[in-house]
Amino acid sequence: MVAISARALTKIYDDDGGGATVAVDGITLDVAPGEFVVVVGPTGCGKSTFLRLIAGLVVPTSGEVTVYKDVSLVSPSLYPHLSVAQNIGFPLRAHSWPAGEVAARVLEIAARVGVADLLNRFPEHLSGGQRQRVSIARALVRKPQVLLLDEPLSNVDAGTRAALRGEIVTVTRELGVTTLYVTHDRTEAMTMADRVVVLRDGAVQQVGPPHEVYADPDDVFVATFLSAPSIGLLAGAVQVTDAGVVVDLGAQALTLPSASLPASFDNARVTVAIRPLMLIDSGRPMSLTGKIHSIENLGHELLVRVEVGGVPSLFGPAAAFLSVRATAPLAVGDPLAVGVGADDLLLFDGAGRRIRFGVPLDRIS
Ligand SMILES: Nc1ncnc2c1ncn2[C@@H]1O[C@H](COP(=O)(O)OP(=O)(O)OP(=O)(O)O)[C@@H](O)[C@H]1O
Repeated sequence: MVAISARALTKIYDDDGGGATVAVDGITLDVAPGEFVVVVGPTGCGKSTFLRLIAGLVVPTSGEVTVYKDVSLVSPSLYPHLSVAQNIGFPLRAHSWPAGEVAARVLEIAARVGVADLLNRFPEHLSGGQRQRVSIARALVRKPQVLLLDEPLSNVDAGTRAALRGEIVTVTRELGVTTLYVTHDRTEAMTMADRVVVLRDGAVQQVGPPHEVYADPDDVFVATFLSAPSIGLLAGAVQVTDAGVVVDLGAQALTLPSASLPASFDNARVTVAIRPLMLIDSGRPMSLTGKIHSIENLGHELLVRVEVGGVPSLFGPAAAFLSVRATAPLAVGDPLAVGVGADDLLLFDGAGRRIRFGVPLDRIS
């Protein structure tokens, strides 16, 4: 039983100049009833087109969509001449619901999304966050089976965004609505999704529970996109020795004593990704040395970028940085040794695909 099913769904737009843009490139995805799925990816990767295909607003070039019949797309534009109550009740009045039932349902939904005290206001007197709540209430008032949201939090301030992230998940769960939510924001993907779908150039890169995808990315794009602060990327060469896997970074090397890779990887050119780390961890078996390039003081901690030299990876910025979180006072220009555990380190081949190396679980630091 699925609520939303996409099969090899493709949308190609013809450009004015006679070329074509593949906005959605063969997406196959099933969404289970009641599931909250977040489609995430950078700007232009086809998120909105995919959502509009599911909503039936865009006709696919090829492939198929099947979806529960009762679908509601959250539209951010409220009717300016209608009060909040009239805006929320609009879909019910359009279906000729009796006035008394409209009023009762509007009250119920308004209370659930936290706008019950705003019912007599007009949209021009609402904040961005309040407008979003009202538009979500309007989309939920008919208790649809499927709710579709396209970047609903892009125009609200950071505090409201954090609150609404949780509230949207809670209300959709309480109502049992299957939800497809598109965003470019990795925090929304990580915190809201039952499953996340990472899109790139119209195609699915990886699907799964967000923390599984974060922990075990299939490629360098997914690892980079889901990481904040940014993941450090360096070019390296692998040596497979009896003592373990040595990753030569040019100026320095890391040895993963208990890691194993097939001998065919010996001398392989790789991209080494190093997750953002805690700073002082003497328990970590390896370390990289570098120089502090910049420090952001977040109040409770410092976010430190350490330039580690070596060769930057083709997949990353022009200089190789590690992001480190620290609490002790530090100064730009200071040398710093950064502890690295085997589970902080990911390897990718020349095409950006993950190379998984075996590390016995009890040896992971
Ligand atoms: N109506 C259209 N005609 C032609 N090209 C289009 C049309 N709509 C979208 N595109 C193109 O299709 C690609 C995907 O666009 P889409 O809006 O789906 O991406 P997105 O991931 O939602 O981007 P954003 O995060 O910036 O909203 C882009 O290259 C875009 O320029």
